[in-house]
Amino acid sequence: MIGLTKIIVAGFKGRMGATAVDMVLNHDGFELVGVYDPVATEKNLNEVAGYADQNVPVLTLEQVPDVTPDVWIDFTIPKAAVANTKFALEHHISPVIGTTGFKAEEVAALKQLSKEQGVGGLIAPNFGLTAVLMMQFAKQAAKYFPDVEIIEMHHDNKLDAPSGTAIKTAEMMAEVRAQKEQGNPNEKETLKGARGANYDGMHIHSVRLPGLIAHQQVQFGGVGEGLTIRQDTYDRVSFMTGVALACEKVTAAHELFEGLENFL
Ligand SMILES: NC(=O)C1=CN([C@@H]2O[C@H](COP(=O)(O)OP(=O)(O)OC[C@H]3O[C@@H](n4cnc5c(N)ncnc54)[C@H](O)[C@@H]3O)[C@@H](O)[C@H]2O)C=CC1
Ligand SMILES: O=C(O)C1=N[C@H](C(=O)O)C[C@H](O)C1
Repeated sequence: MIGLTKIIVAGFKGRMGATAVDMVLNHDGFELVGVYDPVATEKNLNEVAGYADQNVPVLTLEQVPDVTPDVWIDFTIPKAAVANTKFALEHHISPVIGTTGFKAEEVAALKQLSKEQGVGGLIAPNFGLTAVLMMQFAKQAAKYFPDVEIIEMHHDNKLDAPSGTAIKTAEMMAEVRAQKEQGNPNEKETLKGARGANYDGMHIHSVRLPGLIAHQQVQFGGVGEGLTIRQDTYDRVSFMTGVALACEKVTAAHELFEGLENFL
């Protein structure tokens, strides 16, 4: 019999971390061996409402190696996730990182560390299958329609802007899109920020409102025609199919991949 995959969830007190805890507890073949979050005051998950019948230690960072996890799920905050990923790789725990806000040079350094340690992993700005498809469709369209703007819309507790998904969408489109500075070459912002962020000539607009979860529209314009590719996340549970898939596959990986599509 193949053993259980031992998993730790970092950021378990947060919106995504709590959803990941439920996924791991209810997924065949997974064992939740610990949870970690610096704001936690509990010593065990059974002290958290709704988890009385669980026996999962709330760990400090130093205690993590004691429970010998195979996989580190991370839904934390941008400034913590780089150090967490480094810690996981150095302790031969395969990271499955959902936290966004990584800089390109930070990812490059972590990829190098993954090679040196011989430990694979995954950093994915979006574990939603509709989001992965939306990015792939947008890349396909960008080949024919270089005139494009991205509008991403999220809940107003989000720390990073633009979203990791918007940046990855722009990166993927930039691979195939004819370079173009979107808009009128003579345009002037009379109110700073009106044209949003600029990635390789493509503008990204970040909307933050209560009531939203995660949504993105990639809007293309052509001569006399337009194409809008839109993705909506209505429930955070939608991310868990991708997270579970990553946890199943990541321990066999030999490098640190970027994007769930690498595991599909
Ligand atoms: N890849 C994906 O599919 C998705 C990614 N995200 C990303 O996940 C991250 C978390 O999002 P939410 O759960 O909404 O945020 P949240 O604010 O609800 O939760 C973050 C949690 O991380 C904890 N934390 C802070 N520093 C930490 C550290 N050093 N180690 C461990 N935990 C730490 C906080 O105490 C908090 O409980 C964000 O970066 C967000 O963009 C969110 C949804 C989907
Ligand atoms: O913070 C969020 O909520 C989300 N963050 C990710 C991102 O930045 O792209 C994924 C999804 O959009 C939800």
